[in-house]
Amino acid sequence: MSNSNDTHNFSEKDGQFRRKPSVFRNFISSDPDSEFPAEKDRYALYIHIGCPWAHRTNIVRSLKGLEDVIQLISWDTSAVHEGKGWAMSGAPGFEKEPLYGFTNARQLYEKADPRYEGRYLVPTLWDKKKETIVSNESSEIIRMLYTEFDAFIPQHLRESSKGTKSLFPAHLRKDIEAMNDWVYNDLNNGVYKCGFATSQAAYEEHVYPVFAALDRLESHLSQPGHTPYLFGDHITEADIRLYPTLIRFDVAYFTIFKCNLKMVRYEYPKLHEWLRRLYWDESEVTNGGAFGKTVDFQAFKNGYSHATKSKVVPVGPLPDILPL
Ligand SMILES: N[C@@H](CCC(=O)N[C@@H](CS)C(=O)NCC(=O)O)C(=O)O
Repeated sequence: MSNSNDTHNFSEKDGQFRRKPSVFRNFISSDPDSEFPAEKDRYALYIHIGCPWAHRTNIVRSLKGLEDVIQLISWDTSAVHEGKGWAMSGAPGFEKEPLYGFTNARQLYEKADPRYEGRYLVPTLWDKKKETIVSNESSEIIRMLYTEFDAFIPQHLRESSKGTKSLFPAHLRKDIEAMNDWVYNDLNNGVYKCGFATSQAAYEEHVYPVFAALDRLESHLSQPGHTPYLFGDHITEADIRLYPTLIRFDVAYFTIFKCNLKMVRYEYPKLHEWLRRLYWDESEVTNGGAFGKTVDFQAFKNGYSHATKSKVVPVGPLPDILPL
């Protein structure tokens, strides 16, 4: 990825998209003496509803019942993302960013570090007390949210009281980490390597691994102990990390990112069922719908069309998701 903030200059000279590591990598801790202690009303989570990395963090915020503990700030999906990053367009509800009146993400990053030169990414976890960015790395933000805020949520939602049913149980850690690794490379980020490729060779190099990963997940779900969720009868971090990619697959990655060898809805029956179960659930399993209510299909279609410089937004497939 170019280091400049030219919105659409995602790929390098050889046509390849290479994601750069996130820069802000601090941790919130339940220890009150730590640099960033967990506190109610202290932190804000900036997201863009179209972004799958931000989506993970938004799911965990809802799943753990942190809505009253961590403020959510969404950049405007109708605003044009240009050199200054995600923005507020001035449309009703999106006049200005609520903490400082900022109109773009660059202002926020420069408040944290006036010399910052990277991209202005979401998710951004902001400390309102120290007025700086704690972290802009989703894989680490989700862990902070589900492990460090137990003191502020009801007993039944606490990670520490869930034992083997926690999101990252000790006996499954190695398996979840192993899956995270290939799912990230070939699927979560793999679709971007296809969609942002600017050479035929780069695109073809990455499109087959996307489907190899989907095939592998489909067969994983057929094995004993891997149903209804990826690691059995309760949701784990692996489900949370896969879902934002799968819920965008047919409506955005298939159409706009040219990941079009197969569709989830027609060719992956087990993954399709897994996906719909999470999307449609409004029970206490998802704390009342953490997966479904964090989705905006139209924002996915618009956002990825814009990111690939297309002014025309595909209307299908319709419906966006099939009933369970
Ligand atoms: N490694 C980061 C990736 C975040 C990321 O790439 N976010 C994209 C949105 S999907 C972004 O904010 N892009 C803005 C830009 O590149 O200017 C994470 O997982 O948190």
